[in-house]
Amino acid sequence: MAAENGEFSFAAKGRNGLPTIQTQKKAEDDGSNSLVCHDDSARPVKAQTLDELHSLQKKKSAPTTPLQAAQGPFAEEERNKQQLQSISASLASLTRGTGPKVVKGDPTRAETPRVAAVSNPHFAPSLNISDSSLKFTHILYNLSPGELYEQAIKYEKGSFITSSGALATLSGAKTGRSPRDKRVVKDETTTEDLWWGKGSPNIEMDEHTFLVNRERAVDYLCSLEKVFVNDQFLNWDPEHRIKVRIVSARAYHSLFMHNMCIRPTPEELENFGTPDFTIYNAGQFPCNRYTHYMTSSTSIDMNLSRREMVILGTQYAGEMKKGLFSLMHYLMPKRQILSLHSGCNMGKDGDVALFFGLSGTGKTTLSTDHNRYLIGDDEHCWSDNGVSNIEGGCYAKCIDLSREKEPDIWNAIKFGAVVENVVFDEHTREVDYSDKSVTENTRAAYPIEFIPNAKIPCVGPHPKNVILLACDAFGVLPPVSKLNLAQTMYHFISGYTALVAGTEDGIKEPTATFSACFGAAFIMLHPTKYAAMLAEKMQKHGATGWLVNTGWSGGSYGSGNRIKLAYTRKIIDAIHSGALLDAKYTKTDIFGFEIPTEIEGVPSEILDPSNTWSDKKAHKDTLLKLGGLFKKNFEVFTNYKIGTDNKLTEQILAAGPNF
Ligand SMILES: Nc1ncnc2c1ncn2[C@@H]1O[C@H](COP(=O)(O)OP(=O)(O)OP(=O)(O)O)[C@@H](O)[C@H]1O
Ligand SMILES: O=C([O-])CC(=O)C(=O)O
Ligand SMILES: [Ca+2]
Ligand SMILES: [Mn+2]
Repeated sequence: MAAENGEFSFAAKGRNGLPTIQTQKKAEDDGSNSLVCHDDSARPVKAQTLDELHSLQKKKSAPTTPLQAAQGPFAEEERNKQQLQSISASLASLTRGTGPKVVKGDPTRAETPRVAAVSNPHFAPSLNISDSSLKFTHILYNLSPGELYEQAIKYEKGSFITSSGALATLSGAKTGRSPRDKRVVKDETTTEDLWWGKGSPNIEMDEHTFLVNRERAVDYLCSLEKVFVNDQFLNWDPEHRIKVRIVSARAYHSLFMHNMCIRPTPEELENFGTPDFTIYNAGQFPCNRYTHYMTSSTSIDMNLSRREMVILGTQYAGEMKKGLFSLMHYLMPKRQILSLHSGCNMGKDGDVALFFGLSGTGKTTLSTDHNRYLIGDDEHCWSDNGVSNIEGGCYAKCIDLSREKEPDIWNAIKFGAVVENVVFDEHTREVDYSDKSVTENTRAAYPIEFIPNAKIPCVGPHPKNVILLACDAFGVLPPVSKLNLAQTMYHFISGYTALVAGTEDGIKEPTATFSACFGAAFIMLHPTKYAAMLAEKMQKHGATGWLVNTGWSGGSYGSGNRIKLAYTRKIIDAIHSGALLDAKYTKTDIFGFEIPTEIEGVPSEILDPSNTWSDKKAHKDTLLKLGGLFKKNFEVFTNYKIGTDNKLTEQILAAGPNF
């Protein structure tokens, strides 16, 4: 039976039908007409043992920066030692005065040289040595995607390779950020600088509590057999590049940050030195609720003076991404650079567009445009040099992702990409992007080079168009409105979108969200500070503002429909090409928007929402309702001056809905 079964039959058979076994090669046998069948295409391997065979498979990475003769023969060893000392110092307990003993490489491979712990010069050597100071912590330093896949699959439950080659993973109990658990240390520097109090995302904590949580995270990390360390960069503008170190316990986290931050070249890594900012991600471990300020088991703590961030009690990787974004919202304005929660792309002629919008409004979808160069999908800086992406990757929503509508994102989900919380076929490993069993917030993180027309380096000239995206589930905002500067600022400060809360629970009523600067969760200074900078830059560089509704048309959620992505893309095309600037406009009631009467490829009747609602009274009521929500939200800003321009401040206050 075995011989008839393809799986078990031998490839070559002798005359009697049985497989022949070649025992010895005859000297005169040239193999050409031998009856003894043998495979002459492959030479036997050079190895004598299996271990030897396996050792042939991998070769040492080529040295990257040529070591200068002056540095001597031990230069590489010395550099390695310095790197490990720097990591040991990062992981040092602040009470015991020493960093852990660290060793580079996987604990299952024992070939690496050991490096003793660094000691803090301010501490006298203590006789009270604890067990923790006797153990080694293995450091998996800037591993490659392949190595991280292997770590994830071996050691992290829920890690699988999907049919497209991406690494599927679970983020655990949290599948989104926890803004209510984000805390910022209030000390001498930050008391004055930051935005505190009502409406601010910065919930205070004191330095001592931060240190308690830091110690908890560091002790947890050092108690592990191994931790991942990523040394990477933020900001493609070389003048304002920030060096970050991320210490984490999961290969998922390391691969996520490998994709999302800027990846140093081997040479840049060798000269990395001391990081400007360090994240301690001990997300699997909860915070201690007996600790002052802790209101749940999750705490995401930012200490700007120490240049550190601690994560306890959440494994959602977006906390690291957005934590660093908060950092940039603090550091960049200090250098007169505006940080923006926006996507950004550039046309063939160098025309740059920014896409602002809250989560799910279309920044990633619309900035990823096959006809334009992608500069970035989520976080940017606008300086006197132009725009630069803060990140080295994209983080796309995957729910209902389709190859037809979003081909570039679809194709980017390949080997190296991380897909979070998606559901896939247990056998074919094909992802079902419509499945919300784990969460609706399914995501893919991939390096920006996975988008074929990414602009590398991710920088561009000053923006020509500033597009504000709102997903208006009330269905009353026009698909596109041209804004004057005051209106642009009014809507930038308002940061409106309306999502449909709890779709699973059958809740039909849209909920309006106002989030200043289209990203109140990440800003550190008062919104008017960023607004003033944006106004100044838009004025100086002559950028035009637009408001694009990527949400409902023909009625609110429940009766109308979401505007077709294909139409939104046509609208965006007309903005980019300049065609929309020259269109004919009419002015709307209440909000006073300028709306075009015609756009190529878009049915004209949808351009004015009052046409698309069959119930005219319902339309008017809903419009007034939304206008009222805008007015109420803006009340907190009426006492603030925006920049030094009194006239602009007055114009902004008058640029909202009028009734
Ligand atoms: N008309 C439309 N315009 C834009 N996006 C649409 C439209 N209709 C449906 N969508 C869907 O809405 C979602 C927009 O999400 P996207 O990932 O672009 O959000 P985002 O603004 O980048 O949010 P985040 O900051 O959370 O990453 C996508 O899933 C997209 O397919
Ligand atoms: O941060 C996240 O989890 C996703 C994101 O981009 C946002 O919410 O703006
Ligand atoms: Ca996005
Ligand atoms: Mn975002």
